Amino acid sequence: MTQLPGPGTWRAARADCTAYITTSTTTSRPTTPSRRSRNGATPSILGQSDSYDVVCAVSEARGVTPTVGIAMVNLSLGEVTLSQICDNQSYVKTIHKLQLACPSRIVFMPSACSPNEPSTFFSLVQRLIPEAEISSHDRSAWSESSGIEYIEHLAPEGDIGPIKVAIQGKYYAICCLSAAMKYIDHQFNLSFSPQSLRIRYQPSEDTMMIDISAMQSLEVMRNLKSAKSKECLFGLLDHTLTPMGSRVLRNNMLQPPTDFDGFIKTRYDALEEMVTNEEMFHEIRKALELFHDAEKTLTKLVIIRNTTGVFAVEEQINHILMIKSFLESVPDLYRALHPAQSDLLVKIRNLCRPETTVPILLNIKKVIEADVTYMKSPLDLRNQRAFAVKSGISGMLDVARQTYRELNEVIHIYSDKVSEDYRVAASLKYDNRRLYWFRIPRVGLDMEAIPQDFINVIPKKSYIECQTLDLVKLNQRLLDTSNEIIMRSDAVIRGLVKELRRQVSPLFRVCESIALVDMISSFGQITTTRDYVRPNIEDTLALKSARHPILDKKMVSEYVPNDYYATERYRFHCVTGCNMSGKSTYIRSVALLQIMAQIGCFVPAEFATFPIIHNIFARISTQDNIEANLSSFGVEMREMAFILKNIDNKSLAIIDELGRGTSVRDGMAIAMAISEALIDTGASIWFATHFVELARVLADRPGVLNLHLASNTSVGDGGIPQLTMLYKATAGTVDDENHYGIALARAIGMPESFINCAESVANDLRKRRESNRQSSESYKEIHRRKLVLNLYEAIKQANNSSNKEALPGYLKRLQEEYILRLTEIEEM
Ligand SMILES: Nc1ncnc2c1ncn2[C@@H]1O[C@H](COP(=O)(O)OP(=O)(O)OP(=O)(O)O)[C@@H](O)[C@H]1O
Repeated sequence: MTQLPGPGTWRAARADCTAYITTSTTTSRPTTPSRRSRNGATPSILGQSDSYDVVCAVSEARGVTPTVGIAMVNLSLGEVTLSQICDNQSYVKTIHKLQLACPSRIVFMPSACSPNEPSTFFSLVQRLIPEAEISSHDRSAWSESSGIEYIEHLAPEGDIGPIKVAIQGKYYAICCLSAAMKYIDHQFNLSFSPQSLRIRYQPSEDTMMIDISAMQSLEVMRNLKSAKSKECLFGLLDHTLTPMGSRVLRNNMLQPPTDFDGFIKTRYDALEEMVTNEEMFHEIRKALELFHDAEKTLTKLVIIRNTTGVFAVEEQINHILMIKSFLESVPDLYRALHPAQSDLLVKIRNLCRPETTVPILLNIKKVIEADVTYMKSPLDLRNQRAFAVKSGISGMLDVARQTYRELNEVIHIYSDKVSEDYRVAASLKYDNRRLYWFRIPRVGLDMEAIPQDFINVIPKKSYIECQTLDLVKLNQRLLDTSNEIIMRSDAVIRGLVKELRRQVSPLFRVCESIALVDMISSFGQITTTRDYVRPNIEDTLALKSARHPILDKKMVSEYVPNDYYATERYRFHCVTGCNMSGKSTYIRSVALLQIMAQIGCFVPAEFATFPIIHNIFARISTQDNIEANLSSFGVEMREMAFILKNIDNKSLAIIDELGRGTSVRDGMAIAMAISEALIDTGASIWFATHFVELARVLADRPGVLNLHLASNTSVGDGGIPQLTMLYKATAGTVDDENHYGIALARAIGMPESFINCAESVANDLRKRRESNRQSSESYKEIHRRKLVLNLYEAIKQANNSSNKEALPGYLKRLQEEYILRLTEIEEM
C-alpha cells in the first residue's frame, strides 16, 4: 500500500485560493470509479470510442487574468497530467482542456462551490462539462508540500528531477495533484505503487487549441452525419494497429503540437524514412500487429486495490501473461527498426532494446512456464492460468493441477458417453458463466421429447444448448480445483507482481514508443497509398495543388486541387463564388491540412509550407434546416463573439456564410463589421461569403485578398444556359452580373416563369446600382495609387521570402490580380 504523504500546510499567503479556509470533507457520494457512459455532447463530438476514468482537481487564483491549476489523473492509463494556465475571464483555455480530457470527476475546493457562492469558473464547468461529476474535497488536501511528496513517491526515480524542474513555480498545479491523489485514496480506496506513475507537466502553449465547435464542423474527429462513418480526418488517418497508437493519434489530433524542432520535425524525418524504406516500413507494421493494450495492463498492475480472492488473483495472472506476451513481441519491433537512421526512430529503437525487456522477461520466466501465454478464449485462458506457475515450485500446487488435468479428461469421457447413451452428437463447449455445457444439433432430436436428464436447455435455431446434472457436478469440482490452483499460485504471483511494479517505468516508456511508431506508420500507410508531400514549416502558408484530405480520397481523380497563399500581407481571404462552387470545401481544406501538418503527417499537395498555428476557430453553419434557422443567428453571433474574444495573430479561422441567418442588409452589415475586426487581429482568416458587395468593399483594406471559385456559364441545347463548376480558386471577386444563382435554379429545374421574373428583378437592381456607382476621375486615382502601393509592398515581401520555390507561382498570381484590379478600376 502506498505510503501517502502527510497533509501539508496550506500557505495562507498565496493568492486567492489560500482564502478557501473551511473544514469541509469530500461531499460527493463515495463510489468506485466506473466506466461512464459517454452521452455528453463533447465526447461524441470528439469521437471518443474508449472511455477512461479521469479524476481532475482544479484550483484557481482569481483576478483579471486568473491562473488555474489542473491535475488530471487517468486511472485507466496510469498517468497524471499537470497544467497551470493563465486564462482570461471566460476561462476558455481551461474549459477547452477539460472538455478534451472528458474527466469523470472534477474536484473543487469547498469554497468554490455551494453552499458558498459558486465561483465563475465553477459555474462554467457545471454548464459546459455536464457529463462530469463535480465534487469538492477538504481544503487541507490542497497542499504544495504534499503535492511534491506525491511526485517524489510516485514518479519513476529518473523522472523526479525533470518533473520538479518543469513544475517550479506552478503552485496551483502541484496543490491540485495533492488534492486529486487524496481524493482518489479517500473516495475509491485506491493507491499507486511507488515509483510507478507517469507524471508530466504540459504547458498550454505547447499545443494548438482547436475550438470544440471547429472540431465538430470541420469533421476532425467524427463525421457530421453519421458517428459510425469513417469520413472524418481521424477516420482517414487512423491506420494504427494498436489501441495505444490509436490513442496517441487521437490525443495529437485534439491538441496538435506547436513545437517544430521538438516534435513536428522529428516526426517528419521518421515518416520520410519509413516511406522511403519500404522493407523497414512493412516489417514495422508486421511487428506492430502483435501488440495488445499493454499500457492499460501495466496500469492495472500498478494500481493497488484492497481486493482479495480468486478473482483478484486470476486478474493478476492474466496481467502477467499479457505483459509476458508483450515483452516477447518487443524484440520483433526492435529488429524491424534496425535500419532506422532518423532521430525519432533511433530513439524508439533504443527504448525497445533487449537490455530493457529481456531482464524483465527472464524474471517472469523464473516463476512462469515459458510456453504459457495470454489467450483470448475463456477455456484456453483458464487452462493457461492453471498451468502458469512453473511446476516444482509448490508440491501442493502440482497435486491440484494433476487433479485439474484428470477432471478435464473425465469431463471429455463423460461427453462421449452422453453422445452414446442419448444417441446425439453432443459437443463440449465452455464459457465463464456455465463452465462446460453441451451443444446438440436439432437434427434427429425430438424437440417434444428432450430427455429429462438435459437441464438448463436453451433452444437455438439449429441446435440446443444444455447441461446434465452430472456435468454440473463435474463443473463444480473443476471450479473448486481451479480455485485451489489459483489460490495456491497466489503467493508466487504476489511476489512477481511486486517485482514487476518496480520495473514498470521503462515498460511504460516502451509502450509510449510503440504508440508513437504506430501513429507514424499509420501516416506512412496513407502517405504511400495517396500522393502526399512533406510540408515545410515557415512563416508563410503556401500550398500548391492542395486537396481536401477527405474528399480527395472519396472523389479520387475528380477532385480539383487548389493553391493557397497567406502571409502578413494577405491574411484575410474573402472567398466568393456561386452556390455549390466549392467555397466551403476550399476554406475547410486549409484548416484540415494545417492540423495534419502539425501532428507530423504529410499532406495531399504538390508543395506545402505552413506556419505554426496556435488556435483554430471555425464558424460554419452546419444546420441548414428551417427549424434550426430559428436560432441559427443567435448561435452564429455567440460563436463569432467567442472567436473575436480569443483570436490572435497566431490563429487560423474559417468563417463560412456569416450573416446568413438574418436579413440581407443586417447580415451584410454584421459581416462587414466582423470582417473589419478580424482583419485587425492579424490572424489568418478564410472567409467564404455570398455577399459579393462585401468582398468589393473590403478589397482596398490592407491584408485582404479576394478570391472566387470559378464557374462557367455556356449555352446548352435549346439555348438554355448551363452552369459548369470549375472548382478553381481564382483571384478577384465572383462576377455576379452573370446571376449564377438564377442559372443554378434553372439548372435544377425551377419553372421558366419564375426564372424570367427573377432575371428581370436582378436586371433592375443592377441598373440601379450602376447609376449609383461613383465614376469620378479622382476616385479612380485613389484606387490606382492604393493598388500600386500594395504591389510594391508585396514584391518587397516576396523578395525577402526564403521560399524561392513558391515565388514564381506567387508572382504570377500577383500579376494576374494586379491586372484584374486595374481593369476593374478603369471600368468604374
Ligand atoms: N475542388 C473540388 N473538386 C471537385 N469537387 C468539388 C471541389 N470542391 C467542392 N466540390 C464539390 O462541390 C460540392 C459543393 O461544394 P461546397 O459545399 O464547398 O460549395 P459551396 O460553394 O460552399 O456551396 P454553397 O454556397 O451552396 O454552400 C461538394 O460537395 C463537392 O462534391
